[in-house]
Amino acid sequence: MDYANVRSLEEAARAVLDPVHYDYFAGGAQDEITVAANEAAFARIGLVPRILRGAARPRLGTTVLGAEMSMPVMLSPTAFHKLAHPEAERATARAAAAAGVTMISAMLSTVAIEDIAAEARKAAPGGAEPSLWFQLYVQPDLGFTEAIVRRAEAAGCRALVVTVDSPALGRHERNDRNDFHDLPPGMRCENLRELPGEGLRDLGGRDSGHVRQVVLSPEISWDHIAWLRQISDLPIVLKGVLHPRDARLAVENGVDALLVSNHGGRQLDTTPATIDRLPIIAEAVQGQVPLLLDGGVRRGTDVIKALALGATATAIGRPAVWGLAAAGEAGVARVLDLLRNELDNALTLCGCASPQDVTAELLTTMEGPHQ
Ligand SMILES: Cc1cc2nc3c(=O)[nH]c(=O)nc-3n(C[C@H](O)[C@H](O)[C@H](O)COP(=O)(O)O)c2cc1C
Ligand SMILES: CCCCC(=O)C(=O)O
Repeated sequence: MDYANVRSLEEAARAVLDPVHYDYFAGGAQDEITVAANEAAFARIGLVPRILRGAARPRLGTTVLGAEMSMPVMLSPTAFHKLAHPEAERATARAAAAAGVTMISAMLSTVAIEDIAAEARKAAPGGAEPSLWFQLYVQPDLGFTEAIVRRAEAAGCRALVVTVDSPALGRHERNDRNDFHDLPPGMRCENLRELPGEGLRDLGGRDSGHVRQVVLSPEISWDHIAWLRQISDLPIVLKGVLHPRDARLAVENGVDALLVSNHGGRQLDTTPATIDRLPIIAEAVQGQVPLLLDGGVRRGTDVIKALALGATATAIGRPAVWGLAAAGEAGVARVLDLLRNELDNALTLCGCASPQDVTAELLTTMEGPHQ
């Protein structure tokens, strides 16, 4: 497979995807200002390498919340993989597990979490336990939410990633234009079927697992995080933190890690680029919890910039979907391979022996004059 970079996999994906589904994956909220900003902000940060440090070949591995990762790149949760490829999340899970990469499995996956976990186990090298985390949209029906948490726990997920930037769905004008609001026949959100409780918005009780049954509720609050803490021993990661006051509150509320994210520009448009928010969040939490970052990570150099500004690891959303659409499991594997090779190369060129070796001294702005 001769894809030279993530961009070429996006082009390949675009060529094979139904344009309506391509728009769903690629698009963002309203004017997509944030979608563009996430990538553009990385390009405005300059890297200044250190020389002659005799660092040898870098080691890329890192650990987050006890999870060993072969590199500081994880898979952010993305819904509806069956729209990209018939093997859907099964293929994604195999590629991630084979690469030693943590997959944050979306609550709105088109394969059930038990089946995703089984595929990951099959693919993990040498029978190692694959690293699988579960993304949750807390539903106002707590009985329903608890049931899905229990399923994730039983399937072997090792952390709950609670998405907190979605008190409502962002306004996706591409989806409106395309009249795309639910999965096509034959595809369902497999985790949402047949759970106890009033559960999802009622469609008349006939069938379940439709996207439009999911409740994104503005009533979700810190009380729900406290409740989750009580009902589960899994570490809790808050996904979608952008304000330093919320970062502080998260630490005070016993959250275990933060994922600095603007949902890839799909929720509130004109939120700034995540990489530009990272320093202020790092300042607020003072190393008390690990920070993760997603949004616009497309290159090994992007990963280095996030590490330098205080992230322990990064995560990718769309790139994995492009790989999946272009070539199934092999395509996701290729995306991870590309990022691994680029990160190895960039660390070496910066004179760093490991991700832990990366500090802010490597950074400047692309525009001069420099101090
Ligand atoms: C097609 C698509 C579906 C997504 N679905 C979810 C989801 O179900 N839950 C969630 O928390 N975030 C979801 N996200 C946001 C991602 O987890 C992540 O924050 C974002 O994609 C990162 O930006 P990137 O795509 O530039 O890498 C989705 C993003 C995309 C592109
Ligand atoms: C209710 C659909 C939410 C999926 C999602 O989070 C996204 O597409 O960004």
